[in-house]
Amino acid sequence: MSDVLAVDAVDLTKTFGPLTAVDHISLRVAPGEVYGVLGPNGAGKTTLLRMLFGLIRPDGGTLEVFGRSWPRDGVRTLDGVAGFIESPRFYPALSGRRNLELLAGLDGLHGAAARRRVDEVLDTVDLTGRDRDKVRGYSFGMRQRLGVAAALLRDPRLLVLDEPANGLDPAGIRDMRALVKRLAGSGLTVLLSSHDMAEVEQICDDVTIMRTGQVVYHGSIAALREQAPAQAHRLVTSDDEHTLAIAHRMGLDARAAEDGGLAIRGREVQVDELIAAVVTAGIRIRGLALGETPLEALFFMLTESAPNTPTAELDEPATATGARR
Ligand SMILES: Nc1ncnc2c1ncn2[C@@H]1O[C@H](COP(=O)(O)OP(=O)(O)OP(=O)(O)O)[C@@H](O)[C@H]1O
Repeated sequence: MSDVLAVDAVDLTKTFGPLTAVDHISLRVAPGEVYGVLGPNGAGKTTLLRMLFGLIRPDGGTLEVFGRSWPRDGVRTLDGVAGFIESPRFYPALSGRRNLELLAGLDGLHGAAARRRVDEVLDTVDLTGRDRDKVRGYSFGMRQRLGVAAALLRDPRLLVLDEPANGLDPAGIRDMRALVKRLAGSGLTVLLSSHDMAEVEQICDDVTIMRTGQVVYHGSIAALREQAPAQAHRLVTSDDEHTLAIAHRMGLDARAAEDGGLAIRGREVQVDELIAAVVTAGIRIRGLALGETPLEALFFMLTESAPNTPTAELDEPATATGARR
């Protein structure tokens, strides 16, 4: 495996008039890695990927893809790179298979060789049974998977996916995540953007979390997990006031929730102890549910706090490159 980084962006900056959409972003994706760029709407994820694909030019910084850069190497920068920005587009009146054959033809693959490759990628994305149907009749999830198939036709070393599960129904999300995991498991380098912490947590090794163009976290998911607060719980009892007092006596992070009941953060064992104490005190449990996951809570803390608050101390640029495959 080559030592050259799949993506090496240093101080990448893009402005649109007075708006700095990408503000001195540095990120390094090692070969074999599954890297997430995570952030809420408007964070600058798509702008970053657009620069990678050469669709827009940075105003500052440098960007290398497998050691190549747009100013020096032009379109060859995309050798070994495939993927899509926002949603992939196809001829709706043609079948999924025909669309892929046309794309294969553009890459010089025709006849039996093209059919073989198209069969392979259709199989990879689980569209084999629907390949002769017109794309017009495909669900949004099937179109997204056809987009991945189109990218795979080129046998890329780096697959770039911009919010691949965005807009999909739960089954579509499940299928897309399973597909990305399968591809990642095959050793393909993947760079994907997402606004969903759970998605990135399930799929990625490393993550850059962005907020209004800036990095608020940069490092491994494992390190991020260590910094996350305890699991949130929602507890409703017959006497929340008394329960709150018990929780505080036990040293738990508990408060009255705005929409009723109590919001409690703690490890499972602590919450078990609280429930036992509450029941012993003659209070009845009306409901207990899990709230946002620890990583989701941290993501909201990082991306919703005011700029230049202590979130910056979570930034750890030195740890972002390690390939662990
Ligand atoms: N061509 C453009 N002209 C002007 N402003 C733009 C342009 N492209 C993006 N922006 C602005 O740059 C900021 C970042 O947008 P971008 O699409 O990169 O965010 P994102 O993280 O991908 O969000 P989303 O998930 O909503 O797509 C936004 O404020 C957006 O309005």
